[in-house]
Amino acid sequence: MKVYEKAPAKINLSLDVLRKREDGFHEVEMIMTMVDLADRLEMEELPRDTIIISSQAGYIPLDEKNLAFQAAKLIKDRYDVRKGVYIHLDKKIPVAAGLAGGSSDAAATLRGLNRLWGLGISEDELCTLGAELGSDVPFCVTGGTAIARGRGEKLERINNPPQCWVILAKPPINVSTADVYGKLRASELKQHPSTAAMLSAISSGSFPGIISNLGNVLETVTLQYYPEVLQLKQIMQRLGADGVLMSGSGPTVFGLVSKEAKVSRIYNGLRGFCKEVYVVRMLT
Ligand SMILES: C[C@@](CO)(OP(=O)(O)O)[C@H](O)COP(=O)(O)OP(=O)(O)OC[C@H]1O[C@@H](n2ccc(N)nc2=O)[C@H](O)[C@@H]1O
Ligand SMILES: Nc1ncnc2c1ncn2[C@@H]1O[C@H](COP(=O)(O)OP(=O)(O)O)[C@@H](O)[C@H]1O
Repeated sequence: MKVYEKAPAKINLSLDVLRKREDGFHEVEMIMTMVDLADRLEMEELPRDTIIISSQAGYIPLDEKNLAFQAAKLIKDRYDVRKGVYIHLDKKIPVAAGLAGGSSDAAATLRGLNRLWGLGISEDELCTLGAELGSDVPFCVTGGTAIARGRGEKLERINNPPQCWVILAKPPINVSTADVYGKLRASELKQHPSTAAMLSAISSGSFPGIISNLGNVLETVTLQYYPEVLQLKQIMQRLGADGVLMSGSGPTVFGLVSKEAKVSRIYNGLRGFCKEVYVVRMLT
């Protein structure tokens, strides 16, 4: 038997860090939503008690470092499943990009194996398992739009934002999330995005309200260490995106655009500077 799952990318419409915690993680307040750029996973039961990962992408680990492998191992161990699984990852989401590609693969693996093996695990329990794999995994289990607190695992579902175009551009650099949080001086931040104002813009369906409240405190680190990300933001702004922000710890920059007529101009303009550009919609 086989099951299939889609693993969409996320963007952070706002990302605030409240403080550094004693456990080394940071207390965050983020508003996250999914976009329709997705990896696809195929999972097939194997009679032998083993986990095998394959992918068309040559640039991700296929062993126990792969987050899908870790998710499969976690669910097998916790629910004492003595069967194996072959997981094929059709990667479409750029890696180490601030789009949670690996986290979304892990979440899709948890959802898929729950179905494949008929385990009957609740969504809440899948989120709890997911939190053991990474801070963004619980959100990727539920999807939709949510405010995430704690280290990212405490979720409150909110309405989806009004539909718009999302243009993603990833410069050819790899940014480590741990490195960005490590360089952040949370207590010295001068400006914080208003999570409350973003929530209210989303709940009233105000696109201009969303645009004026886009904010991400991790830009203070990534833009300083990688000036090409700042340059990409400026180019996207000049090309006419309504609002532009870095997603997560970067380096992907996203532009929100309400009018379809503007999209191809921005896409073509960006392609002159950056090979990896995607035009997608929010998942509603
Ligand atoms: C920044 C965000 C925003 O959505 O996304 P990405 O840029 O990775 O996509 C997340 O907070 C990333 O979540 P995730 O990528 O799951 O992080 P984890 O694997 O749990 O942690 C990686 C490292 O980041 C740091 N970390 C992570 C989350 C957090 N709230 N505080 C932290 O300080 C820790 O040093 C940790 O060792
Ligand atoms: N299934 C996977 N897909 C992508 N990256 C993975 C996967 N499993 C492990 N990784 C590793 O996780 C790291 C972060 O990848 P990713 O989740 O794409 O980053 P981000 O959260 O910044 O979007 C990379 O170093 C990558 O090698």
